Amino acid sequence: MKLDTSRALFEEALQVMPGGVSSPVRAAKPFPFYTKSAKGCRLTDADGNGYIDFCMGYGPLILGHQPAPVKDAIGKQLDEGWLYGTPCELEVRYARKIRNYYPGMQMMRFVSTGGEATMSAIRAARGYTGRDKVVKIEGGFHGAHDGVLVKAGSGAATMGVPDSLGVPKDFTKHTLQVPFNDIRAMEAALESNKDQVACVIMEPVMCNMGPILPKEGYLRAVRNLTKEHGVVLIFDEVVTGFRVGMFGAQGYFGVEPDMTTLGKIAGGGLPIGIFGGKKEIMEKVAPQGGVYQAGTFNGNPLSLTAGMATVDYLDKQRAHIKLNESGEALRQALTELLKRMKLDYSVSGMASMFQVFFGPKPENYQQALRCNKALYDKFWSHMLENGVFLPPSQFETCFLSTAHERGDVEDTLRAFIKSCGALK
Ligand SMILES: Cc1ncc(COP(=O)(O)O)c(C=O)c1O
Ligand SMILES: NCC(=O)CCC(=O)O
Repeated sequence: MKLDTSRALFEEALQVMPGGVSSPVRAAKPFPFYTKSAKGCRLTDADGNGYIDFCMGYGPLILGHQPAPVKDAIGKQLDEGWLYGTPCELEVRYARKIRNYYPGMQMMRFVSTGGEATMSAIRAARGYTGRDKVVKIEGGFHGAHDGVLVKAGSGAATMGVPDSLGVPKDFTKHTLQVPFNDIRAMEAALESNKDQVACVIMEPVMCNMGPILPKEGYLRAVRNLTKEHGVVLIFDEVVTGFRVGMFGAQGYFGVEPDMTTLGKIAGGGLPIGIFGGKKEIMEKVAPQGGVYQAGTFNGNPLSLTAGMATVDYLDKQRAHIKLNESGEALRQALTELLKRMKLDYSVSGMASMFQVFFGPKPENYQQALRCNKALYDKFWSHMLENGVFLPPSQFETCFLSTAHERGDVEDTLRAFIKSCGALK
């Protein structure tokens, strides 16, 4: 595969950007390919190579690249302007729509990224409870802000950076960690910090250690415990919102948190974050209350338009039914193949999310870390050579979109057989 242009661009990038990239997870080894264009489920790089994409912008592109309904809506909005600095009707309409799917988000605010949404949700929970401590899950990733960069998943786990430099210890001393799927540990954390914990923040399905599913009854038990302790439960559904279904993981598992954060799909591929929850908590947010939150790009009309067009399309087409069936079929096919090839493996995921682990299917961060990451990296490189782009890290999630057709999945399985064959 010819990659001369990408290699040259990377060398140039190294001079002007740390690690040559805009975000650490993109720093594929030995160098990333540079995308020139994207359409449907395919990326074309600067040297003209094509790839079937399972990164899908790290999750937002559930309808693929450039889906017509979203492109049309963005085009119309461009004619109306793309930044007002004043309220606009779109915000009201979209907030009401979101509340239909996530009724626990009685009030909400639109921000620019998922990270901003989780940062603001934690601040609101602290402001509401008057408490400082935050419980997060080991390996959970909630964006790149100070208080949550402790044993974070995603790129932080890939690069072996459990805690970031530049974050004063004082900033994280209020952040407690518990393993996923361990209700005893959660109970112990809340008991031993009685009346001090403002919130538990968690991905209801962990998506930044690969996808890791909650055990039966775990989310319900966390819900009950947090209620007992007067602790605000925040579900970070930046990935799972509108991904596992219209109602997110909270709808799927039937557990309603006090606060929810959304992002990714909710912006239809343009930057967005949304945090919301119970009225009495959200009423603490400025200007109604004393929890300050602000942003030039909050409620950006283009992002709202793209998000709304995506959500409307998903709902009207009942798109999750077929998409989730394709996800199930793909996971089964991968599992069968790995079994036949006698590789020590597992395939984790749900709905349209999946990841391959070279080791037993993990239930938490420590178990995910024990899987054979070196083998995964080799597998990843072979997949790329065979024309399939997976996110370049064991600790990310692969996403199917409605643009992945049967033939694309068949091509992917062929690439998979070749790539796994090359590992032996
Ligand atoms: C669960 C979760 N929360 C929050 C974030 C942060 O979102 P953003 O990258 O838009 O800041 C991410 C993104 O990677 C995520 O996976
Ligand atoms: N799961 C982590 C991300 O989605 C981050 C994407 C990026 O920084 O490019």
